[in-house]
Parts: sequence; structure tokens; C-alpha cells
Amino acid sequence: MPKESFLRNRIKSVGFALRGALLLIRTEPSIKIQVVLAILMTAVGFYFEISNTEWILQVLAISLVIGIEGANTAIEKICDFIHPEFNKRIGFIKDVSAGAVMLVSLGAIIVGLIIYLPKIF
Ligand SMILES: Nc1ncnc2c1ncn2[C@@H]1O[C@H](COP(=O)(O)OP(=O)(O)OP(=O)(O)O)[C@@H](O)[C@H]1O
Repeated sequence: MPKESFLRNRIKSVGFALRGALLLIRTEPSIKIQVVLAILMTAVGFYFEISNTEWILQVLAISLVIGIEGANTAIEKICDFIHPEFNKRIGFIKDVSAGAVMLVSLGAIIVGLIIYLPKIF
């Protein structure tokens, strides 16, 4: 059987990734909230006419939070699949994964404060 072309494989992978992103948005409440916040912050960015550098930082902060939240969801699903029962080590893995989301979220909040506080006050 002939090997599929490199380009065809890449296009397929993008399709799978898009399906994953849509699944996340449709099924995960935390991702839904973050997407709503991302849309809100984009509107706020237009309202305050933030600079190109500020847009870059805001887009990076938002995509980092949503991306890490997606990875956290995947880790939680793996944990639930391999060990649905209570287990101390599974609890540790889930806590660490949630902690990673909290750390990038804190960073994103600080970026937001640095951008918008001087514009508000
Ligand atoms: N199988 C388990 N064994 C031990 N502790 C668990 C287990 N499942 C969950 N926990 C504990 O409960 C916490 C929440 O886990 P859960 O899977 O409900 O994540 P969540 O943050 O509520 O998920 P979501 O992102 O869907 O809101 C974990 O961080 C962990 O401390």
C-alpha cells in the first residue's frame, strides 16, 4: 500500500487538532469561560486602542491560558481513564496539572493589570 504523502498527513493532523479544539470548547465548562473572557478582553483591547506590543502580550497570555487548560483537561481525562478510583498519586497529578493552569492564569492577570490599570487610572 503506498504511503500517504507528507502534505496529506499534515492536513489530516490539522483536522484532528481542529476537532480537538472544537471538542474542548463544546464540552469543557472551564474552556467555555476562558473563551468568553478572551472575547471580552479582545473587545476591551479595541475599546482602549492598545498598542501592537500590548496586543501581542494579550494574545500570548490568552492563548497560553487556554492552551494549558486544554492540556490540563487531557491529563484529567487520562487519569480518569487509567485509574477511575480514588488514588493519592492520581490526586497529586491532577493537583499539579491544575496548579499549572493557576500559575499561567496569574501571569495573564498580571499582564492584564499592567496593560489596563494605567489606562483606567
Ligand atoms: N481519582 C482521584 N484520586 C484522587 N484524587 C482525585 C481523583 N479525582 C479527583 N481528585 C481530586 O479532585 C480534584 C479535582 O479533580 P477533577 O477531576 O474533578 O478536576 P476539576 O478541576 O474539578 O475538573 P474540571 O476541569 O472538569 O472542572 C483533583 O485536583 C484531585 O485533588
